[in-house]
Amino acid sequence: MLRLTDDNILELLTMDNDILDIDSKLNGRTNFGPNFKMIPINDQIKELQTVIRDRNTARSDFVFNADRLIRLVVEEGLNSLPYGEMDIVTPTGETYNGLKFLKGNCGVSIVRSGEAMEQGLRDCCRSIRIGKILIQSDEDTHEARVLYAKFPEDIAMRKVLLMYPIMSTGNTVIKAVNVLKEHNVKESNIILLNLFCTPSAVSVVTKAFPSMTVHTTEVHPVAPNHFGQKYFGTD
Ligand SMILES: O=P(O)(O)OC[C@H]1O[C@H](OP(=O)(O)OP(=O)(O)O)[C@H](O)[C@@H]1O
Repeated sequence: MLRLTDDNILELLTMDNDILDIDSKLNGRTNFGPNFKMIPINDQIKELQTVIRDRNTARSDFVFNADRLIRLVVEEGLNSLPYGEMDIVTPTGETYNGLKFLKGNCGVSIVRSGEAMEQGLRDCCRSIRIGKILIQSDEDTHEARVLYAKFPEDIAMRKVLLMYPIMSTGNTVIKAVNVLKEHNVKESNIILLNLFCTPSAVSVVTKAFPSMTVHTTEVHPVAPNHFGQKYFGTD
């Protein structure tokens, strides 16, 4: 059986972008820990990623394709939330042993790119509460500092779907998770919904917060850092 170690996966990811194919054959398992989950890659997802990365993509196409990719990662993220057993009766009078989505969740978007993911979450969870964190990164040093944070007051009791599409250094997400932990959110109750991350960012983030669940669609040495600019039309 092929085994990837922390040391060689970074080397492989840097050497060969086709690692994603290896990763999908491993069903998303990597040594970024058991809570790191890559959505299974297929051709339609690769096409969405290609359109989003293409510098010639028009803004309307970018938003359309980004929204589709966001929806897919949101749907995956909902699998990390708790469900309870629920028996229902069908129109023919039979009992069906089903599942019920349990309450006690919320979303938190990191402004600004994370806000692009809010609608995808609302499309699946109509009345979910969504908090916000605004973090400013220094353009030269990449150091991140918190400018604003507003959460549901009982956030410490909730599972939190933290939304941010790009991890380049990982600094923004690390700062945001630390703010959630300062508000007494348990690390194991945080589920990060991410679209694109670099190997170094995911390595740093999963080492810093091993109990946090991370969902992403791609680990690649180059992050599409134009995401926020293009999605919101400020490029
Ligand atoms: O992992 P990090 O190194 O912290 O970087 C995460 C993202 O933040 C930056 O974007 P920007 O400052 O434009 O944020 P925005 O897209 O949310 O507006 C950077 O270009 C990345 O896209």
